[in-house]
Amino acid sequence: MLTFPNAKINLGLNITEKRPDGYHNLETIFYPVLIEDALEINILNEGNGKFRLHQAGLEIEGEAESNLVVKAYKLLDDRFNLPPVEIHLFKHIPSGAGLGGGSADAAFMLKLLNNKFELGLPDDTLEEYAAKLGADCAFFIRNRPTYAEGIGNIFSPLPLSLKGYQIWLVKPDIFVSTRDAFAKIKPHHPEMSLKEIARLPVEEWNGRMVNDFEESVFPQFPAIGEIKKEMYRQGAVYASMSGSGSSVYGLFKEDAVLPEVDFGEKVFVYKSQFTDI
Ligand SMILES: C[C@](O)(CO)[C@H](O)COP(=O)(O)OP(=O)(O)OC[C@H]1O[C@@H](n2ccc(N)nc2=O)[C@H](O)[C@@H]1O
Ligand SMILES: Nc1ncnc2c1ncn2[C@@H]1O[C@H](COP(=O)(O)OP(=O)(O)OP(=O)(O)O)[C@@H](O)[C@H]1O
Repeated sequence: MLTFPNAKINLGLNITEKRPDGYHNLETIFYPVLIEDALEINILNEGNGKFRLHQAGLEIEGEAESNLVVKAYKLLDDRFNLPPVEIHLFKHIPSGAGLGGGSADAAFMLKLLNNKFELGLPDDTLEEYAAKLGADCAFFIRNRPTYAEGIGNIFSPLPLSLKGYQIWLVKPDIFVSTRDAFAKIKPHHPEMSLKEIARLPVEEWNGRMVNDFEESVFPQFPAIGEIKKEMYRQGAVYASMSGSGSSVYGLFKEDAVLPEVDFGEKVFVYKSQFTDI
């Protein structure tokens, strides 16, 4: 059985409070983007292990045991004693990008196991399992435009569509640690709620919809801020860093012609029209 975990971007990200447990309360909008990994599971017949992970595409740091697809398998295996599985993961979504690639893989693994082994878990339950695996993992269960608050885990669906716009997303060869990015932030409440801003036309987002991480990440990595400036020079209606970086996206009118721009070596670039979700 095969599935295609997709990325997300953050439309706005306000970090409002530091909590006693060290995590931060925030508000953001998650929006699905069709940059995709491929994830397949089959029943594993040989050997006596419970799983075997084969990886291709972009490299992921760390041991197989720490891969989020394996953590997702173990989580459900502990509860349902699943058959052994052979896992194939083709990585296309860059890591350390603010695109939630690892979280997407984990959530799609839960959905895949639920279907393959007919566990009959409803979305609410899958979201509870997903939340144990990462802050924004649960978003990928329903995978639709979502307003998130709390630590990024309390969701409400949002009637928002970017159909009629193009996205141009650039991820430079810079790895931003989410933990470090949070540590440099001074939390504060925004003047205007993100939910209200999202009701305005995209043309009115610039100057209102803010990603708080830009303030701490751009001074440390000016090259990321330069990409955002370039997006606006090229006519973006709205541009922002996604999550804690390092990817930056621009939203452009449907008929805008996006040129080839040299953003440096080992840069990941994605251009696409938004379609209906
Ligand atoms: C910033 C976002 O990218 C927004 O989409 C996500 O909330 C981050 O999600 P993520 O990369 O899956 O983050 P996790 O792996 O869960 O957390 C990484 C680290 O970020 C910090 N962290 C994360 C989420 C949160 N609400 N407050 C935090 O302070 C914690 O130090 C945590 O150890
Ligand atoms: N299946 C996986 N794909 C990518 N990274 C994984 C995976 N499993 C574990 N990881 C670990 O998670 C880290 C973060 O990866 P991820 O792709 O979620 O990037 P991110 O850009 O930090 O996402 P976010 O938007 O959540 O901040 C990686 O450095 C890697 O060590």
